[in-house]
Amino acid sequence: MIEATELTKRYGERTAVDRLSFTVRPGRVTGFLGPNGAGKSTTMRLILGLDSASGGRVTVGGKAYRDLPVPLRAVGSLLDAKGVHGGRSAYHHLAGLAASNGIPRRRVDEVLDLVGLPAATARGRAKGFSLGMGQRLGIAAALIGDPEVLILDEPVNGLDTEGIRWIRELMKSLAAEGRTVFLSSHLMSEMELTADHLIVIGRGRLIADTTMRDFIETNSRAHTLVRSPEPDRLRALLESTGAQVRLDATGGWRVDGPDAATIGNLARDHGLAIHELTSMHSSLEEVYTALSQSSVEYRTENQKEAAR
Ligand SMILES: Nc1ncnc2c1ncn2[C@@H]1O[C@H](COP(=O)(O)OP(=O)(O)OP(=O)(O)O)[C@@H](O)[C@H]1O
Repeated sequence: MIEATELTKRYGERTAVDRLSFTVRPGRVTGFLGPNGAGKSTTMRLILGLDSASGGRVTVGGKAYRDLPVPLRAVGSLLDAKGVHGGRSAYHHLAGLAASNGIPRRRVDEVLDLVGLPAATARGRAKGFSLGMGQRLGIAAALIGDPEVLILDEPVNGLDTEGIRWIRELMKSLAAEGRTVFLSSHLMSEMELTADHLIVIGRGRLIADTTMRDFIETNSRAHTLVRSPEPDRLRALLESTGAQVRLDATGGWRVDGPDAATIGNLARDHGLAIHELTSMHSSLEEVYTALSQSSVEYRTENQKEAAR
């Protein structure tokens, strides 16, 4: 469990993290979202004791990071996949981490196996690693102490489809084992598939702390996907009722306004065949983009207001 209470970080005049309070619970994957510069990396660094807070506190398993007896056994992290010395082999990098944290060397083979890095590759210099291999090595390092808590900043950055799917399944299985998994990503479609819970911040402040489902349902505009063999007639009919009709990415009509039952009844009353009628929610990406835009517009308005 990670608990932040009124956590604040100022860099000179700039407040990167602003009285942020949240709890990241075990047994589920928690996604950390926010636009560029919102304070995600700073928050993660504060959790990991890499930076000191200007105010408030944050604990991992009830303790400040610096008070953890063997930090790697409590919390594993991946902040920068290129943080490995290129001249060392993956194996030696991991063996060094294990030795300095009192972790038996056999754990190195276990984590290499877990992340799918073959022994021969692991003995080679990390400098020759592809981005995907570097990412796997970073995750192996995060897992070496078999920690209860995992913190990963953009773990899928630059990975191919197979690598992304692998990370998704790994995160889910670690959470299913009862661990606390906290990760940031700019890839919304991936976040929607991976995370059960979301913490959303903007300009260092908490915007939402809720389940994925609730975040999407609360902020999405419900709409209906409808398909007919007579698409133009259907469109005209819908528009005559005041509905907003747009072409969906799949070639059907995306209708805002009337619900599925109303559309179905309308089509029946006009003898129009319907081949699909589906109630839809927005995707995380749509919801998040709309929310970010409205907060940008809100900010711009406020700034104009303040300038007057
Ligand atoms: N060491 C630092 N010194 C001064 N300002 C900093 C420092 N680190 C971060 N900041 C500022 O704090 C704010 C938050 O940055 P942070 O990197 O935490 O955001 P982020 O949400 O991780 O962004 P991104 O999605 O781009 O990685 C930014 O305005 C940034 O410029």
